[in-house]
Amino acid sequence: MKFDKEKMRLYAITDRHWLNGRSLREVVKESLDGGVTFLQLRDKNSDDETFLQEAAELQKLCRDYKVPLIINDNVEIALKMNADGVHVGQSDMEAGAVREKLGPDKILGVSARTVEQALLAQERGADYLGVGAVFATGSKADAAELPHETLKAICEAVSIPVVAIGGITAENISQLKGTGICGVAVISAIYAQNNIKEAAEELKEAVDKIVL
Ligand SMILES: Cc1ncc(COP(=O)(O)OP(=O)(O)O)c(N)n1
Ligand SMILES: Cc1ncsc1CCOP(=O)(O)O
Repeated sequence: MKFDKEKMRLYAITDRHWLNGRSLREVVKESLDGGVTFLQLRDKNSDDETFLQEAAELQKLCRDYKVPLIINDNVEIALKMNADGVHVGQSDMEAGAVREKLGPDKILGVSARTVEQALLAQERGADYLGVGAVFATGSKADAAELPHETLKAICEAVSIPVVAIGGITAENISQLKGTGICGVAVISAIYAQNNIKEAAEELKEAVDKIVL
């Protein structure tokens, strides 16, 4: 195993939208101080140079905290900077092709909304799955809500860790108990909060109560 599944408990995904004058490094550091266990750099708007710069900064930080850094979508950049892994969706490069490019040692995360997609991703070399949106979210325009029964069916069908994503907060997280998830992936429940460290601490405590 490339990572302990406990590392998937609190998976934070960056979003420059909430920076409000702060640096990405600053807000990510606060979240790591609050207990984030996995990090994804997701930045759909910056050019490659800016992306690489922020990725390099976060890589140093994540190494200090022994937290894996995953790059959203961009396999070439992940390889160039020797990131810990990549997360791709169903409309991005196909999982098997990403695995071929990444080699066997890097972490590959894949989004899935059906048992079929989940099984195929697992077969093609995914190390974990991101499944959602499990609640309504304002952070991704095209993220339709997915029934919790489907999340549970996916968790039961695969042997790799599954994280739930989409609209998860410290208040609603208990509704995911019993689904079989290893953790939760969040943007706004951490990065849209005034006190990022406290928000991460609260979520970490809440997720620790619902996963085995
Ligand atoms: C952990 C995790 N799960 C799901 C997603 C969504 O990925 P994708 O479907 O590719 O959508 P975008 O993030 O590219 O908008 C994710 N990023 N992380
Ligand atoms: C990237 C993504 N994929 C499915 S929902 C989502 C957004 C998650 O953001 P939030 O935690 O703010 O709902």
